[in-house]
Amino acid sequence: MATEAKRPKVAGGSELSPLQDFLQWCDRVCLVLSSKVCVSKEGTVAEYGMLAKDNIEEGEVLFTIPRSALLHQGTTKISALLEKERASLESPSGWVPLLLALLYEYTSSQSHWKPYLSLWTDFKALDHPMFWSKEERDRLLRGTGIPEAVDTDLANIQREYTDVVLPFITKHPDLWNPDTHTLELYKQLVAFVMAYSFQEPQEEEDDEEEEEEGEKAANPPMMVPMADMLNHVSNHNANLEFTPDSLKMVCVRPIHKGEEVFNTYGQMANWQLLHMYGFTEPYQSNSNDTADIPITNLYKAATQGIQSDSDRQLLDEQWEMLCEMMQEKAAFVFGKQGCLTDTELHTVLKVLCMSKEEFAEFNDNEGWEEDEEEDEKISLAFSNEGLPGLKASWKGLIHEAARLTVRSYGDDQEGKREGGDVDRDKALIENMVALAGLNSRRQNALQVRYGQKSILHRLMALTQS
Ligand SMILES: C[S@@+](CC[C@H](N)C(=O)[O-])C[C@H]1O[C@@H](n2cnc3c(N)ncnc32)[C@H](O)[C@@H]1O
Repeated sequence: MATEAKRPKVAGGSELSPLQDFLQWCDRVCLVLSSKVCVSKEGTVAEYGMLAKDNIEEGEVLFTIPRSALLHQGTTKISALLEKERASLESPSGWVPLLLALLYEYTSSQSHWKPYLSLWTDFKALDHPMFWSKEERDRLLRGTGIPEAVDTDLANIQREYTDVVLPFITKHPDLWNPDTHTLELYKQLVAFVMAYSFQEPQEEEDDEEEEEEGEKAANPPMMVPMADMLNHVSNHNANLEFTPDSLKMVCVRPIHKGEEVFNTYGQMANWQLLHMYGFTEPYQSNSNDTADIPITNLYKAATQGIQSDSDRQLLDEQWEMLCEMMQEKAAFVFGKQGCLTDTELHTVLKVLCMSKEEFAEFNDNEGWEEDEEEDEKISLAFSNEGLPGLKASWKGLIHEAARLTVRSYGDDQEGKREGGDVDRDKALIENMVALAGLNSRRQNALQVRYGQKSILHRLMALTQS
């Protein structure tokens, strides 16, 4: 397999830095960078990032990337093989063709994308929780939803590599070698795709077309050189636009000279940022932060009001029906302004609080008539403004379910786990010096836990009877 080629030299004989090499490549592939921005490792929040060299107005294009410079299954050197063997490369993630392309291009000294991929000579900087030990994840992130998500990811990655990738690369020894293209490298490239790739949005279809064709599968991920040099904040100032010939990074609010240019990776809660990108936004600054309440905690809360065998039987029947209606492991998502899954929560509360007679009638009618006008009312009722005005029985269930969820961070654990002690977390978040003394994993875990617990505590206050 190909090995590291020597770095290109400039006229005086000194070696180009990886960044200079990449910028020269950008010129060669006709990627146009505005003179008002530059890529830098200084003055940014994390390693490489983009800075404004001048004031930039809303609507200005910061750079334009021709589609031929994108790296994906249709542009890689091995695209014909990937296309021919498409059927055998299908997997639930849909990422295998891009990952095979990256396994090949990343280790080929002849790769067209070498100056781009050489920006990351190893992936040591990637510190997603999937690279932490299981013990560390469970200790620092208990209750946040991340340990479960990572366990699922790791099982899927292992399965995808063993069942799809390994048999395929073994069949093509001229292109890959299992000693080089190991599961370990595959895992690093999965993390690279998680944190650096882009997905082109689906073209909008009108409702009728959608009904005829059913829902389309999401577009596969692709690597977008230069766009992936930008860091993220929820209060971003730039956004990637897709046109038929090129992709453009466009300024979405004025950026002052010297400020960092921030893209958005989507509306991401801190737990999603840590899971997919390995970082978090500091407490309070992530306007997209959320906390989940598992549906099972609403059920547990409902069981606490049971006074007789007939109550128990009614609740069991209601729960059985809800389980059929809702997805397994369903959870209600609360953001900073209220519930984001309000119609689902409304349904569940309505069912769990029905009398025997109401439930029988509900079953006879096979549910409610759909009332579209209700949607707006429901979203208002489950906003922070509306929650205190909900019926006492509904508030009681939400309050208790939120309390049970807060406990799942470990408050009731013997010896208090790292995430369990709310007062300790609060003291750390409020003390910049103490916070800075923690290693980055513990800082990130704290940001996720504390942000979620704050949302749940606010919810408990809003639903206090
Ligand atoms: C698309 S890359 C951005 C370029 C990256 N800084 C680099 O040097 O390669 C995404 C990665 O940048 C880092 N990152 C992005 N936004 C960040 C932020 N607001 N705070 C800390 N790290 C961030 C994370 O490591 C993330 O996985």
